[in-house]
Amino acid sequence: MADASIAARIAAQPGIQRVPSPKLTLFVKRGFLDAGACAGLVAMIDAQRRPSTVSDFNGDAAFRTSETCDLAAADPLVAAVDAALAAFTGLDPLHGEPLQGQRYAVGQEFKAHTDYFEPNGVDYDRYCSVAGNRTWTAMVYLNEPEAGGATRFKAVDKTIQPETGKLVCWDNRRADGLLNPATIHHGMKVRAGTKYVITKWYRERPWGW
Ligand SMILES: O=C(O)CCC(=O)C(=O)O
Ligand SMILES: [Fe+2]
Repeated sequence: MADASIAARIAAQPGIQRVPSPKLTLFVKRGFLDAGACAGLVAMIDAQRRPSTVSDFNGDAAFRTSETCDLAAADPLVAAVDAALAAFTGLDPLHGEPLQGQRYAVGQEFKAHTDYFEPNGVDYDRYCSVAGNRTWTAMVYLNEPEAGGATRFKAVDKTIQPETGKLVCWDNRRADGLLNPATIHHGMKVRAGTKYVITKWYRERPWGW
């Protein structure tokens, strides 16, 4: 089953907005992180980044052109943000993948995709045999690029604009627990400036590696 209690907890948080659609469970909360925390995370991402990767490579080398930073769990700021995400959502922190940062320069994007792993995909066993599939996604924008860089959920015609400290989170499953293709989303091209986000993915079972 999907976590109805998780959705209910998030829905009850002050300042939360739920995107009104029966097709998916998607929330937005402005000001989740303050500007100082965002700036600290941006500095870490700038200092230590690698090309972003994809699973189930589809032949499009330009599918995800951003860079990724594996944020150090032992860092006090990273630990505090991780704890804040778990407290806000009610999700078990032990089920979380390590927090990542993503950086998009001008022209970079992450084309339309879902965050869960395709059970029939070639990479499923490699990524899901221990902890199971992804359940919830939480993402926080760390800044506002000068142009572009919105996140578009095309199945529900919703485009979310980057804003410093704004949290977006959604359940990758439907209410009946099946994977939800309507969660498809596109990290759109940055047109001017640089875009920074953090991403946190939770799994069905405790994260084991
Ligand atoms: O950068 C964005 O707006 C979306 C990022 C994303 O979808 C991801 O990292 O899975
Ligand atoms: Fe995504």
